[in-house]
Amino acid sequence: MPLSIKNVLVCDAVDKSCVELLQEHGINVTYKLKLPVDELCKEVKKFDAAIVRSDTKITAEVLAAGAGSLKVVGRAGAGVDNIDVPAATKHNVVVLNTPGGNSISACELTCILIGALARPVVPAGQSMKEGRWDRKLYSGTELYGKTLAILGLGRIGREVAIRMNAWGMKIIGYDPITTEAEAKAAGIEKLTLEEIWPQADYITVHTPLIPATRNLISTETLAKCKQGVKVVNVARGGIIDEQAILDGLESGKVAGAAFDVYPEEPPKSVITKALINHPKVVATPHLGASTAEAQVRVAVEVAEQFIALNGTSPKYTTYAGVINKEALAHYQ
Ligand SMILES: O=C(O)[C@H](O)COP(=O)(O)O
Repeated sequence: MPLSIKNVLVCDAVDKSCVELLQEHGINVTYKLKLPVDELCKEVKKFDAAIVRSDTKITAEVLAAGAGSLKVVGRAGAGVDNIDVPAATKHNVVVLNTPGGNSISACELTCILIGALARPVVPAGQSMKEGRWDRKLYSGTELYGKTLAILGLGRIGREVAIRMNAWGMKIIGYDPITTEAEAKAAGIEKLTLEEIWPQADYITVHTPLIPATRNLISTETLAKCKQGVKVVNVARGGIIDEQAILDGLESGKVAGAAFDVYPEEPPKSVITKALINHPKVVATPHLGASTAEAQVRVAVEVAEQFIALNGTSPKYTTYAGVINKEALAHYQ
């Protein structure tokens, strides 16, 4: 049975370049953002495909509701943790993402947050808006000569290494798959986690959230770190144990933390809110991929893969972001 995508439901704020490209190829697009789950279940029955970012959750319930009509879910971004991939496979729904489209933006936000932990630009800027001139309060530290540990040496981790190397930081890193030679090519000395903890002045995480990475930075691992370590999470909420960071900030073990992602988004828990409000924390609302360039890139990449799946244009032939090849096999 050929895979034919004629009607697409866009569920999150995806750049219009996606819609334009799909429409140029005869595919109808409907925008329905932030639908409550019951309405989403009703809507998916009417479409061949849906496009999401991280806001809309494509759960087993949604996929069961769309069974028989929904054939593809496109993720305009990297993480597919908001899509129940096993349930999608069960219902022959192809899940695809745009793996590299927003890496540079996520990397750049990480570097900016590392900088914001070294130099208190966020509170100093706020003090100016409040009419104060407190030069002594907002002194910082140099990044030059400090050691940055990168946990997870995929696309984003390696790009962070290249940039922070240029600032004179020593870069060490851990990844179970990346080879020493690949790490070295990005200026990273690959070490074991046990070697990393006592050396790092800054730690930034760039892994997916999986059982092996949940609470990778915890009370136990922080105990092995330097006094005054600083941590950054632009990857996924849950990789860093928020309570451990709050405790570390109080004891002085942790000198600063920057978070762009949270276990629940938008955050509701008392712990996350305490963290966001802590004076030594810089918090942003999941902005890693929120740049004009990244959003155009991921939007176009999703559309190109949909057109490639339809097989209607010789110009678009790759759908390399397909996650569940088993579901794709159903249509080939
Ligand atoms: O997984 C991703 O691609 C990033 O976390 C970005 O998510 P977003 O598309 O919801 O901004």
